[in-house]
Amino acid sequence: MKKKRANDQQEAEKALVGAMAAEMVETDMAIGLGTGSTVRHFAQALGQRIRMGLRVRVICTSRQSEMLAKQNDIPTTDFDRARSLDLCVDGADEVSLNFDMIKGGGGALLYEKIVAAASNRRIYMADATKLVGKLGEFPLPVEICRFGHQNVLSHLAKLAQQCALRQRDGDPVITDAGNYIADCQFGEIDRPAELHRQLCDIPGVVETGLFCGMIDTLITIRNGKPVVLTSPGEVFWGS
Ligand SMILES: O=C[C@H](O)[C@H](O)[C@H](O)COP(=O)(O)O
Repeated sequence: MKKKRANDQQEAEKALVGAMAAEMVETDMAIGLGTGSTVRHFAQALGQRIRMGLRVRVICTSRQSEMLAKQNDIPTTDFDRARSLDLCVDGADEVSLNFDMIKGGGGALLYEKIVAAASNRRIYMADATKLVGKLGEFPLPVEICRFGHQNVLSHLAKLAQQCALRQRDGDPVITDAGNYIADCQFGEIDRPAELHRQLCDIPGVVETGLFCGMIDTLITIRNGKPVVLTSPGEVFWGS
């Protein structure tokens, strides 16, 4: 019962931050559409605005985000045709006090990072459960090449406390880019940018779920209401 209440509250918070992010979209923007359950709320709210006349086009970061666009009548465009994007809107698995993030719980981290890097402004949405002092409780997703993956896993295992190939129904999960995901526990991550570089130095590591210095705007929840934060200085996790 308690768990259901907590889940309901989290879902309600996702809806609040998603609706607020949709209000920040301006007409004629090219937008990177992230992936995940928070983005689902954003897509629903954006779809409503589109039906009322807002003109936008989105670049999707996963098959799931393509589906969300379709379900909500959001026009999509080809990434290579759009080149630079006005805005990127996405969720997060963890956001630290200094605005670093872990992403990739849904396996979309590679395309999400490419799209975020091509965007002039990045909005991330995080319900209160995602806010942490330091990153590291959520296992860090690392996208790795399928070729030689056992070898890559053994390199990762030397750095991580625990490391496991992500599986579904007994088979390795394959990302939209055709790679595998290793979920790695590092304990509290003191220097995420440094860890990211260390991991990327392993041949076969394609990308990590550490998103450092990428938040321009964070929409989160304070005292039950959505708030818009634009720098780590404004952050006070807690009510
Ligand atoms: O690969 C998935 C993405 O990084 C998501 O943005 C992240 O996992 C957050 O998802 P949700 O909004 O479902 O918690």
